[in-house]
Amino acid sequence: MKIHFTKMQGAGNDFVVLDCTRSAFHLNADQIRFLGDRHMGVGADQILVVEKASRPDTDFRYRIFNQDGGEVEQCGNGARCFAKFVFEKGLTDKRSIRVETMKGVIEPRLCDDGRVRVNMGLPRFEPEELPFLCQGVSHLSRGTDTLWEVRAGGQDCWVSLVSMGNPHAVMVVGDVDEARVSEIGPDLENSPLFPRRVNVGFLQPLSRSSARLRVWERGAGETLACGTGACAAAVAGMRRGLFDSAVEIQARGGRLLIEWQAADGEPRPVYLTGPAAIVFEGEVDIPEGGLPAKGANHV
Ligand SMILES: N[C@H](CCC[C@H](N)C(=O)O)C(=O)O
Repeated sequence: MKIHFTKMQGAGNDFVVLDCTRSAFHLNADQIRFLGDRHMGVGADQILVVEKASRPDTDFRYRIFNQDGGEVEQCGNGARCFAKFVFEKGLTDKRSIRVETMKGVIEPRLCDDGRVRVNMGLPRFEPEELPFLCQGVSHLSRGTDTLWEVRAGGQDCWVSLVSMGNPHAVMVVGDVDEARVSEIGPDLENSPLFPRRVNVGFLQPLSRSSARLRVWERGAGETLACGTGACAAAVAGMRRGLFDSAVEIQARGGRLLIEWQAADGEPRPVYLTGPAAIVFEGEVDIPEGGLPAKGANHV
């Protein structure tokens, strides 16, 4: 089955974007895995689906699938690429849109400098929001944050928990280049403490307004940037008293600006600003059966 796609990236987090505003989306998980596969298919961290709004108070609906084929709640770099796509393809004449996702409405706006600024909604911190099975897990307070002790990669890790609609566990490290991302990341992603798995952030504060970050993403592995991961890490750092209300997050693939004014304790949305670019357009013939199961004989 031949389909047209648009390849996009935001700070190096890359996507296959499918315009399903005129034809229904109907790919199964194995076909999505084919699109995301960097050897057998097109290659991307996530697959983004653009659909017509299903609610009168929104302009579009936005569905997100990880490279492993699972549908997820939110994607921040993808939200910027989604917005850039609909602006550039003339699917809207607005510069600010309201987009329905699996978990709430986000509001991307095209900035004069070509970046996109997104209201990513309210962060949530209760363990049940991720979910995280906190029964009997050691924890301590740090500022207005709670740190939880979890074992991963053969070591004890103290993590902050933040939901941006999707689940994040964030730990502070001395040097992201030295962080054991590929050992701790998958161990924590698949820990029984996180029934829906989790994204894992490794945060290195540099000042009260800047930090480096690496993220092992649920369903995709380490990516060059993670938008919701940047939101989660910045907000966790603010709650720990490490950052002021605006933080430049330096990911391996680019820089993201996170703003969150929550000093008065009132629930406030998180704003994510960063780049989004179309890389190329293409056609691809998706095999009926999609990508063979991992380990299956390809020949
Ligand atoms: N891997 C994430 C989805 C994509 C998030 C990331 N690409 C972003 O920019 O927020 C999850 O399973 O929750």
